[in-house]
Amino acid sequence: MSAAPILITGGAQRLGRHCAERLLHDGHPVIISYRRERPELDELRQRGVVTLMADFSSEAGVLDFLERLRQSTDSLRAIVHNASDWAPDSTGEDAGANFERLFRVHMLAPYLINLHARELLDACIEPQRDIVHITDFVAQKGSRKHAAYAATKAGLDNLTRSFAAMYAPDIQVNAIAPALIMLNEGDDEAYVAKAKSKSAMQLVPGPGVVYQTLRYLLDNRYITGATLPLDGGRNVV
Ligand SMILES: NC(=O)C1=CN([C@@H]2O[C@H](COP(=O)(O)OP(=O)(O)OC[C@H]3O[C@@H](n4cnc5c(N)ncnc54)[C@H](OP(=O)(O)O)[C@@H]3O)[C@@H](O)[C@H]2O)C=CC1
Ligand SMILES: Nc1nc2c(c(=O)[nH]1)N=C([C@H](O)[C@@H](O)CO)CN2
Repeated sequence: MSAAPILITGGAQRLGRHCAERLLHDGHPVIISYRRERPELDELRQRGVVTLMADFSSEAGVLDFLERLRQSTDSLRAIVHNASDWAPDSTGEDAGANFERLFRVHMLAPYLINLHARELLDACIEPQRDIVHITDFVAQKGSRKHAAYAATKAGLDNLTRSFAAMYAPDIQVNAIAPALIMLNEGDDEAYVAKAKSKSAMQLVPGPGVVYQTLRYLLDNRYITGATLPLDGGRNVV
């Protein structure tokens, strides 16, 4: 019997794609969700990745994704909630809509997927089943310019504890709280220097450190309800 797939939401690019490719290399079947179709998805499809469109900005979008997920697999080894919108706060009329959208992507979607996809995790016959929430260092610290993002990531971090209690001992539920991992287009030298100076390690590590942390969780039978910091020592600067 083939191994149960691992679902990574938002796996079309950057950290999620890196983890999808590393999981493939480690022999796991992979399902990713994506929001925007693009040519880069074809390579993943050619490597056997199941790609499911999903827009988590509405409950209907989450439920529609879940229906297609259930049609694409009868079990799951793990779910990695990676999809995220790093939107800055809005001071205009759309401030409320912005907050609600980030709430749906960062909290409602993981909540509903965890509830409705539990049966897929329970159907996995492998010895371990995992849910991993990708949060953010700012969930504990807050953010002047990304308050809605930080607050909804804090909510996702709290859901880690609730689902860990609800799903133990059959399913382990943990979080990874990164700080700067990789840059975005347009980040200039001044931004990079300032961002590096915020952590003791003073570097931009790249997505490999996220996969190392995810691998650690997937291979450890005795961790649940934990949030693993991955922030280069932001707390000691
Ligand atoms: N990059 C970094 O340095 C850091 C990242 N993190 C966290 O790590 C994770 C990965 O980061 P990164 O790779 O930079 O993330 P991205 O900003 O690249 O976003 C990941 C994916 O989320 C998807 N997404 C965004 N909004 C929605 C939505 N409404 N519905 C469905 N999917 C959506 C996008 O899909 P599409 O492209 O198809 O539209 C995108 O590919 C995130 O949770 C992020 O918050 C935390 C700290 C630092
Ligand atoms: N969904 C995303 N979340 C975050 C991103 C990103 O690109 N997409 N980037 C960051 C920054 O790297 C920040 O950590 C720099 O201080 C945070 N979250």
